[in-house]
Amino acid sequence: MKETVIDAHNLSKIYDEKTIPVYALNNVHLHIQRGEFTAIKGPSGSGKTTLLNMIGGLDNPSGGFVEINDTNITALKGNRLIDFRLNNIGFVFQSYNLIPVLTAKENIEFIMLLQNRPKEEREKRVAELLKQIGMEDKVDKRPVELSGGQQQRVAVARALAPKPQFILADEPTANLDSIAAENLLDVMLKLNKEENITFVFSTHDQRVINRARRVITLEDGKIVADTAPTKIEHLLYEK
Ligand SMILES: Nc1ncnc2c1ncn2[C@@H]1O[C@H](COP(=O)(O)OP(=O)(O)OP(=O)(O)O)[C@@H](O)[C@H]1O
Repeated sequence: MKETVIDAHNLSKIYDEKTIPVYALNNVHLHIQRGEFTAIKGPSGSGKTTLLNMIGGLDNPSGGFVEINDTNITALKGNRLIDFRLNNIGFVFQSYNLIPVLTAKENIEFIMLLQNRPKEEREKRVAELLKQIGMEDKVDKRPVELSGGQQQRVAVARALAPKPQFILADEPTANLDSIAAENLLDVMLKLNKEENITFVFSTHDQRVINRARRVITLEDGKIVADTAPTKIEHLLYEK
């Protein structure tokens, strides 16, 4: 059964409204169902990061609102928004953003520590995630001892640790070579297929676009194309 996880209504974003306004998003409507693997593409400056920031509650729209599982996050303020993000949304960034002094295990565990999850639960979840990203042997390595691809896989595991509603990834393969990008996509697609994890990511990378199940194209802050999955892909979707 389909379940809407992200519902963006009539979103617009105007930066520098009082000086020289930049219309970064223009009346965008977007609905994402649980289990989607969706790429947002578009030329530089078309509004991809702005859209992800709105969906992730990292910035406020100038107009419209975003519902995550029926919670209007645009209306949430302060600690309520921070708590909602922590518990519901996983973020993956182009530059990995791992904490340099922490090991792979500690980076993955970090958000669960903020959530005061019991030690036993944390250890179990970290072990499970390290296995899923194929990095059980790197548990005690610090980011500097890992390749870019390995760091990004740890970043995906960290985002998944608190069992969020979905993962938002802003250009996750931008700093990776072809092999590392393919490996990361393999891990993300496996998590999508086997655990029904919802991924929404922005990308310029054709290799990533080719493997997405739904591709949304932005131009000048507007959705100009939204390719639905083919019939066969749709069946896979509904599995
Ligand atoms: N904080 C900001 N202040 C002012 N203008 C901004 C800000 N952030 C983005 N913009 C402008 O908003 C528009 C959309 O930017 P955005 O970063 O969302 O595009 P993008 O598609 O993610 O680009 P890229 O692919 O280069 O990352 C651009 O014109 C950009 O210059």
